[in-house]
Amino acid sequence: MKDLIIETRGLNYYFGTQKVVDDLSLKVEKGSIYGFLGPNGAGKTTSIKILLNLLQSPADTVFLFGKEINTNRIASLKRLGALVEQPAIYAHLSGEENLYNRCMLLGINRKKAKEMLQLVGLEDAASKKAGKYSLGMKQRLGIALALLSDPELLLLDEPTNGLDPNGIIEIRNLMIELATKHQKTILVSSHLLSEIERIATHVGIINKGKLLFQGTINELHDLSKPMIELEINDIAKAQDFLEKNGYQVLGIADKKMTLPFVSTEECGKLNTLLVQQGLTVYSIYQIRKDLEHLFLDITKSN
Ligand SMILES: Nc1ncnc2c1ncn2[C@@H]1O[C@H](COP(=O)(O)OP(=O)(O)OP(=O)(O)O)[C@@H](O)[C@H]1O
Repeated sequence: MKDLIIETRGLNYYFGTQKVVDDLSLKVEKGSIYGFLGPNGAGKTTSIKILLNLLQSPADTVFLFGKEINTNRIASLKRLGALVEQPAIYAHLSGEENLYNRCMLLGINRKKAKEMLQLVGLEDAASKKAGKYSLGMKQRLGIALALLSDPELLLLDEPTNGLDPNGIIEIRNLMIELATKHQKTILVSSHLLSEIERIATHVGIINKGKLLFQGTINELHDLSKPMIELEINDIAKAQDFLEKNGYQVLGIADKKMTLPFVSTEECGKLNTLLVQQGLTVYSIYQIRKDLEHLFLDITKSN
């Protein structure tokens, strides 16, 4: 495994008596775009605020760049940029002035402001008052502000929330560019799988504070590979026979058995084999869960 830029180890967090983050063990590899997915109220923003040390984590549960956050707060925070909830923007200043202002506060050369405006595609709107920016432009300005200190890690909490389709595409392309051309590691939260699926290299799915899936986007896709569903009169006998003959039975539920789908020919062969064993096959068909349904299933059943 590559270096872990973010690691949480069995992290718990409570608001009063409500457990909002439950035994969360995130692993975010260097250079990845990690899609942090979950329905509303799942605990994404709280987790991100913990990663920013805006909410305090118990000792030895949160590690950024390999170091425990509470004991390395300043050093860790220097290496990250974040956009959580609304970007903090001065509406009466132009986009450029907002960036200059932040440059001054951080002791960064003003040249950097111009670079960032270009990077986020706001150079033409540089002198426009930020209060007059569209939502998408404000988000891009927020990302530009987060990027000023040239952080290695970006934490973006639902950066496409409320944007129109064009705005969504722009932010999505910007994230891809930041990761591929500028070697940033990005953790981006969303409640929409379709948002994350197109850009993420890794995915973590959270619900009610619990991590329900974590892996590469390909591992997530593997879960939605096609399967055969079989309805048979004697499911135990069929399972025994199939497993003895090298078939992989993926699951049994509601008197139905699922196996990996290989080909239509293979379905026919399977049918013949089962009938030859004296079994009655009521139905045999191919099923496939699309990712959106898979996500709904994962988050619903927990
Ligand atoms: N300051 C707070 N005080 C008390 N409870 C809170 C506070 N902030 C969040 N919560 C609760 O914690 C839970 C997780 O909220 P959180 O904002 O982290 O979820 P989320 O996944 O980011 O949701 P969304 O997609 O709606 O932003 C929710 O039940 C929420 O009501």
